Amino acid sequence: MIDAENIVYSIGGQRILANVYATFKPGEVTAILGPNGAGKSTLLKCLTGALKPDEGRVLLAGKDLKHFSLTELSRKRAVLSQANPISFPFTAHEIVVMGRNPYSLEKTTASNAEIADEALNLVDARHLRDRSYPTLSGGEQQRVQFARVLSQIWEQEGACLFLDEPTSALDLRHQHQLMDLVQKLAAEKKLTVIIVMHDLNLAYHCTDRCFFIREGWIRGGGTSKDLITADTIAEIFDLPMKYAAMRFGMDLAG
Ligand SMILES: Nc1ncnc2c1ncn2[C@@H]1O[C@H](COP(=O)(O)OP(=O)(O)OP(=O)(O)O)[C@@H](O)[C@H]1O
Repeated sequence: MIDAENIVYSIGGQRILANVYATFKPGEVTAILGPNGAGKSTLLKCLTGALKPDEGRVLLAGKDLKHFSLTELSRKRAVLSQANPISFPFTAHEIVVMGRNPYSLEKTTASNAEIADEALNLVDARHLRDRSYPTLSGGEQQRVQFARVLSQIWEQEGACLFLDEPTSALDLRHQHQLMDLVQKLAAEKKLTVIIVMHDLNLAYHCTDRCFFIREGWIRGGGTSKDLITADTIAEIFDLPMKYAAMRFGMDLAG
């Protein structure tokens, strides 16, 4: 469970997040949606502890993030950022094993390597195991990075998974595979999953709840099926109604 309480965040005097309140529940996949530059990644970084809000606080399972040590945090939440540039020729498997760093003292190298292999399997990337990471395609790299964050919280029931545009480089089949996997893991391991995404159809069909963010304010928190409507899309994205209804299909047109 993650609670954002009255988060305020500014950059260079510009207010990016204004009095944001939001609750993200275990066992659920929640989307954060909104236009470019709205503050979605900034909010995600505040929720993970990567950015410290100017005001307000973030609670993880009821405890203020600032009271967790980095080691504790690394076992309770994993973060997939929008960009993960790596130029050193690590293999895909070595990248995924890096997710196991928080357990390097207590788990054997062999068991960490095995978990990394299982994570690669889950994301349909086992065949890339020994490839040099910088030579992989964008979508292949994205799947390997996803395997890395999965391996980080592999044995952690009730952990949090933060994903910033995890499907941006994926083809249609892998987009659905990733979202199916995320839903399954959220339900089975009671993960709190928070995903920044732009694909509203995917959000409609594959997330439980959503928040919309725009110009610093946030609203939502209800079910994605209730909230992602042509009316809302037209308003949040400044899109003429006919495009909102047309682009997102009959089931979103209401
Ligand atoms: N370090 C920074 N310095 C200056 N401005 C920044 C910085 N980081 C973010 N911003 C600005 O803050 C605003 C919010 O950025 P953020 O990355 O949170 O948007 P976003 O909703 O995730 O956008 P996108 O959908 O394009 O990824 C943007 O206008 C961005 O230019």
